Amino acid sequence: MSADLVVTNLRAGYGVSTVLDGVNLTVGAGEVVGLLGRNGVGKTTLMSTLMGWLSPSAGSVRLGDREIAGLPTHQIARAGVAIVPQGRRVFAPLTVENNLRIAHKGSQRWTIERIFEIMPRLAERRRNRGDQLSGGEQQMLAIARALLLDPALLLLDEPSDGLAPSVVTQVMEILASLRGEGLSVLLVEQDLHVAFSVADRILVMQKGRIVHDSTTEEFRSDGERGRRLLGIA
Ligand SMILES: Nc1ncnc2c1ncn2[C@@H]1O[C@H](COP(=O)(O)OP(=O)(O)OP(=O)(O)O)[C@@H](O)[C@H]1O
Repeated sequence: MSADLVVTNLRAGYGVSTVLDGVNLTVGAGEVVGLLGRNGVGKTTLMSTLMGWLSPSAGSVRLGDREIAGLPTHQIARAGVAIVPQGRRVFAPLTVENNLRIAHKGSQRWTIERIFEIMPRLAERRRNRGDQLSGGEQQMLAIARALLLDPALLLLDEPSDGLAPSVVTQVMEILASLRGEGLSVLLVEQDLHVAFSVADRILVMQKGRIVHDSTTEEFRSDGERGRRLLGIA
């Protein structure tokens, strides 16, 4: 199952403060899009709004032929959206295997056996509790749980955050392996190396709007503009 995401003029915020100030973006079916931007520009707020944790004040979010803006989270999830939130939430008192079992709703495509094939580290740790896992293992478990929901669109909020470089490489390899799966992915990432190696296309957000949209190749080849947009020039 895959579907394209089309976000048009999306506005959202907290109380009277507007954070998303008319976001326009698309993620094609099967495409991996990296979303970059400095701290505080609204990336996490966008993810929360797409998942229905925050209600938009205006705008449209279409997934395939469905309008999902403003729906409650459970309906957005049922429409095919899954999120790996910032801070990788897993159920601490449950074993890896039970964390996976409660996420699996019967998908034939994503089974627990298949998860263990692409993430052998989780297979080794299957009887360990969530809170006995390293940060990298918890991140893998959070990704695995989202995949078991068999989403059409996967939202990932800074999957490399706080992980040691060798673990980031492992998580990157897992994300790269999803590219052939026909899954649409929107990846918020501060680590350019991760975003460049995984994403087909790069978006940059500034002050609640998308100010750059190009292929990853184009973004990399005009490094100066990219650095300026990200405030690292
Ligand atoms: N729950 C909240 N209540 C009020 N304001 C918030 C809340 N969460 C975020 N904000 C504010 O919204 C703005 C955007 O924050 P957001 O977390 O979306 O940015 P971000 O681009 O994801 O940054 P980071 O990379 O630091 O996570 C910031 O000014 C932030 O202080």
